[in-house]
Amino acid sequence: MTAAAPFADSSWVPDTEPLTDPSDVTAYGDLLASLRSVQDAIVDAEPDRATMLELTDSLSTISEQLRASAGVGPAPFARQLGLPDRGQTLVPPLTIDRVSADRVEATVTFTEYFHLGGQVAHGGAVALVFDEVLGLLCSAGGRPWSRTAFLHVDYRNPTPGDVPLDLAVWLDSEDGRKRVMRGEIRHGDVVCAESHGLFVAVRAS
Ligand SMILES: CC(C)(COP(=O)(O)OP(=O)(O)OC[C@H]1O[C@@H](n2cnc3c(N)ncnc32)[C@H](O)[C@@H]1OP(=O)(O)O)[C@@H](O)C(=O)NCCC(=O)NCCSC(=O)Cc1ccccc1
Repeated sequence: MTAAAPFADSSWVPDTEPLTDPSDVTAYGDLLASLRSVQDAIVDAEPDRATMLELTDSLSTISEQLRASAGVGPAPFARQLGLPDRGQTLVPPLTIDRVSADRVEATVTFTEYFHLGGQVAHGGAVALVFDEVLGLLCSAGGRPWSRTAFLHVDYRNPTPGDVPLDLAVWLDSEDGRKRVMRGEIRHGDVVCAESHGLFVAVRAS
């Protein structure tokens, strides 16, 4: 297995990375990190009414700025493979540690935004992580682009929030266009969740 830069040579993304200037890429990564920070900060926030009104105004201004910048696409969101999390904020923060054509090992942290209440990850967020990484690996390594047909998750133990957890996903079997992928999330020796999914390569049109 090689170290990181996991999907840069894969074919699952239909377009090349929209941002090519390294300074733009860095700035976009910083923008998304700020957005994640806002998402996490609101979870425990108890602003008074005046602050809520002020924040609503500020966020409206930001939304308008972003909408005004929309072009004809493709936009960089979820297409910047060189950025952590491929430049998106839907899925909890992931760091790819090791990768081969058939296996990915990563670290995932369910930050505050992804908690159910208390410091436990929301079950849907756990499934989201599996779909993201199983889906990426399924369509990486020269394999044709695939879609999730089903995704099964076994929640073996509560998945703790705010701590780095070990995530491993691997190709289990292939049968024509069908691929079964498996994965698990561990906290030390404790298995938090296991998953398997059927991914079907998109028909050639
Ligand atoms: C493409 C397909 C899944 C399959 O349709 P077609 O191409 O017309 O294929 P067809 O129906 O002919 O079946 C072929 C074979 O497969 C079998 N089989 C199929 N389904 C099931 C099943 N449920 N359960 C069991 N088996 C099933 C079926 O029996 C047959 O088997 P056979 O050859 O007789 O032995 C279609 O239903 C679809 O588009 N669904 C929506 C997918 C979608 O929106 N997913 C979410 C977004 S993607 C994402 O998130 C991933 C991602 C994340 C991150 C980054 C990148 C990616």
